[in-house]
Amino acid sequence: MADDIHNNSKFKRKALQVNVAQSMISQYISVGETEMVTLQESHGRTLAQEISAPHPYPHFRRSGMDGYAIRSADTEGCSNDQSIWLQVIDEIPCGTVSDKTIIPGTAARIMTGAQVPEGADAVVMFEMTEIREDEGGSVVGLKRYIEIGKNLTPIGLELQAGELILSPGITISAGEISVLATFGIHHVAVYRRPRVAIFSTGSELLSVDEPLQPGKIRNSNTYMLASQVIEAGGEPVILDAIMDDLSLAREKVEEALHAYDMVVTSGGVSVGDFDIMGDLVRGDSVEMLYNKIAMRPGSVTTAAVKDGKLLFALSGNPGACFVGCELFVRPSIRGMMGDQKPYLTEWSGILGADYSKVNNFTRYVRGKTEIREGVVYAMPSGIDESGVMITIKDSDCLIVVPPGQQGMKSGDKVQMLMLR
Ligand SMILES: Nc1nc2c(c(=O)[nH]1)N[C@H]1C(S)=C(S)[C@@H](COP(=O)(O)OP(=O)(O)OC[C@H]3O[C@@H](n4cnc5c(N)ncnc54)[C@H](O)[C@@H]3O)O[C@H]1N2
Ligand code: MOO
Ligand SMILES: [Mg+2]
Repeated sequence: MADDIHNNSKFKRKALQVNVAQSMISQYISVGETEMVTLQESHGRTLAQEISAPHPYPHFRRSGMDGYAIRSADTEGCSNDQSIWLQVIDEIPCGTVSDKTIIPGTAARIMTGAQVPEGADAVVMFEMTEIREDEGGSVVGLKRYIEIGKNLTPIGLELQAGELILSPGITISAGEISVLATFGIHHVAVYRRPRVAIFSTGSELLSVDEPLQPGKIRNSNTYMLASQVIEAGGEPVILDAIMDDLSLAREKVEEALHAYDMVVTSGGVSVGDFDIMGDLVRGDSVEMLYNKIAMRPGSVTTAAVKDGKLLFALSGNPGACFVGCELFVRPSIRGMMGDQKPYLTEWSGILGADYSKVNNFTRYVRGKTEIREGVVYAMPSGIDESGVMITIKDSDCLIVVPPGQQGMKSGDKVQMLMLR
């Protein structure tokens, strides 16, 4: 009997390497729909259009200082002992265009950001000038040679008309918003946030507002996952947790796959008697992609597909659930929004303390980075068992500990997947 049970397909799982599983998933990812949002709403969204400069920037010759617009040639040969005096023929505040032309012997008072008048080829700042009134008006005195182009920003210094500035797939933040505003792009096409249904499975789960009961715990994974989905750019849809009941789970998964872009569950993917999500993906309601990954925590991370939509059945253990979401759910969300680099950024650095735990699988150890004299160190964040929740909050990276017979030593070079 025991042998029969242990020959059961749920125990025979083929462990895929993380990158193999990730590329398998990527075949089911296609960029989603786009929507128009206002410039103000676009922060944090993923751009879905190409932005080229509709005009050069700046689009007029701009003064970089408060001072006088002059002709450089007029200042040739002047010195401390030999001032030159120029007739001031106009005053140009920002936003106005002078109708005067600067001819030899003349200058215009000009403010920072104003259009430099015709004929002028340089601006001299107030501090380098002296002013005198004579019967014809003001004259400005200079004691130094001012080269052509001084304090004058030429047309198109930053961008020429037609230049490609932003490509689809980038995340919009302050710098990109500044570009969009500059070019008058007040509505912008972004990828719609994928709507990700999340529900936990487990007869031990209480909702967060319920008092504790013996043997039961509050459902933290649902909220943790929702937060991870937001960080990835998706829109979480929290569904009620369910008991460990296979037919209920099947019904719920089907409904959620139909209504949302992706479904993420937590719990019930191992080999326990009530691990219903494991049974579900092996059944014929969905097509299982994998149910074991050569990693820890999260070795039982499972994925399936139905009608082109992905179901991620993550481990119930909070640490494993967290890692499974970062390595598989996050890149799927990012990929649906056209991100060309959807995976966590990899850094290399130095391990800051010994790490002795060994495994046949790659370990993703919760860690905190520190910069010491310009070098990145990664410190393991205390206990990182897959069932431990508390150190997730103390981590800004996952330290990648390759499989092997001995652990790693303080001072060893390590790779880190950055969480923030
Ligand atoms: N005989 C074996 N037992 C286990 C194995 C194994 O290979 N052979 N693998 C272990 C590993 S590794 C992991 S990881 C877990 C995976 O368990 P499940 O994904 O089946 O998750 P559950 O059994 O439902 O729960 C595990 C643990 O997590 C708690 N949990 C569940 N849901 C939530 C939630 N929403 N919020 C907070 N905590 C949750 C649950 O109460 C359990 O304590 O299996 C090992 N066993
Ligand atoms: O699958 Mo468990 O999370 O490896 O530790
Ligand atoms: Mg279980």
